[in-house]
Amino acid sequence: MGAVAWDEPGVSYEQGEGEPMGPVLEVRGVTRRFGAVTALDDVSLDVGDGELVGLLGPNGAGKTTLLSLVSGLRRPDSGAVRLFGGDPRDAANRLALGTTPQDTGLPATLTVGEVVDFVAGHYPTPMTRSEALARFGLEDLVRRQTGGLSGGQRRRLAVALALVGRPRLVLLDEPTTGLDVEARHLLWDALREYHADGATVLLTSHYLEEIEALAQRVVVMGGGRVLADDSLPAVLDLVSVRRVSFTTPGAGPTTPGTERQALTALPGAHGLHDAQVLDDGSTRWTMLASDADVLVRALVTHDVAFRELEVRGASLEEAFLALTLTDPQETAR
Ligand SMILES: Nc1ncnc2c1ncn2[C@@H]1O[C@H](COP(=O)(O)OP(=O)(O)OP(=O)(O)O)[C@@H](O)[C@H]1O
Repeated sequence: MGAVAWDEPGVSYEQGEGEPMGPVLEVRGVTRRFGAVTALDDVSLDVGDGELVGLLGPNGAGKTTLLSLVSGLRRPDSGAVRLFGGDPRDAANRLALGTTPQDTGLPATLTVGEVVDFVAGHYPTPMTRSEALARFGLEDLVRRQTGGLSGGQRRRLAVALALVGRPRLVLLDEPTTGLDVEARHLLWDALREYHADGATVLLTSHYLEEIEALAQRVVVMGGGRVLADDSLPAVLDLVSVRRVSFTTPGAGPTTPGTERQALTALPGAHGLHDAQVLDDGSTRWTMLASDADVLVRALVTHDVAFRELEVRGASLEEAFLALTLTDPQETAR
């Protein structure tokens, strides 16, 4: 347990006697490796009481690893994690924590009602069985064995089980992946309601739509690092990049290197996503634009001999890439 060394150099944590409790969750300079893979790379993040935070990022960004450290399943290689001011690896500090991992194993022969009662029995002031079931629209399934539930019903039950003990902090790893629209909305409503009761919620998602529907603050992760941590509107603005593609003749007065530099320096350009030399020697460019209108006007005023112009909204993956683009020349494939 000694690996979580809060007092290590550079990590300060001050809380005097009688002062109000600090953040519900504190992550300071955390690095976690799996062999050669650095799943988390110097991640810092505080979550305050009553916040609803969305952790957004593509596959492999490190979201699940972060949650596993917060819930005490793993320890960081360096840095420190504090849950309610203590070490998450001590069970006593996890009493007020509710989690739903991506896959939840449920005992197939127990009924929904029995599983709810069983989990509720571990907490001092749990919800009643009927409250837990009603919040998630599971009342009609109270006598159904969990082995006979559909995927969506299992997911709803898993989230109900995370909340039945009335945790102060709830960690949800992709709570609605694989659910249909109706089931997804039902879960969102239940989570909003639980948050409105005063709980703190940290959820991961690949879906911007889900984060938009629920989160007030958004932490964007990529490659094990925090790329952005801001209010929902600010992050939506950041990821609203557009994709602008066009073809230029290969033979020209500039070498490909300088052409690339000139393009990425144009107003409205955010960075270069792709540049492919086609069979006829021309080049197909795909740029990420912070303002596509400005970029297209700049292409014209700078006499770029482009054809086959295409402008479209960037995917979330491309938006994440835009956040990581510091030197477009290096990042372009
Ligand atoms: N137990 C493990 N052993 C080896 N590598 C791991 C392990 N757990 C995670 N990783 C690696 O660490 C990186 C981060 O994985 P993590 O599951 O935290 O990402 P994620 O953001 O949750 O992705 P997803 O959205 O796909 O769940 C990935 O490269 C993953 O392959």
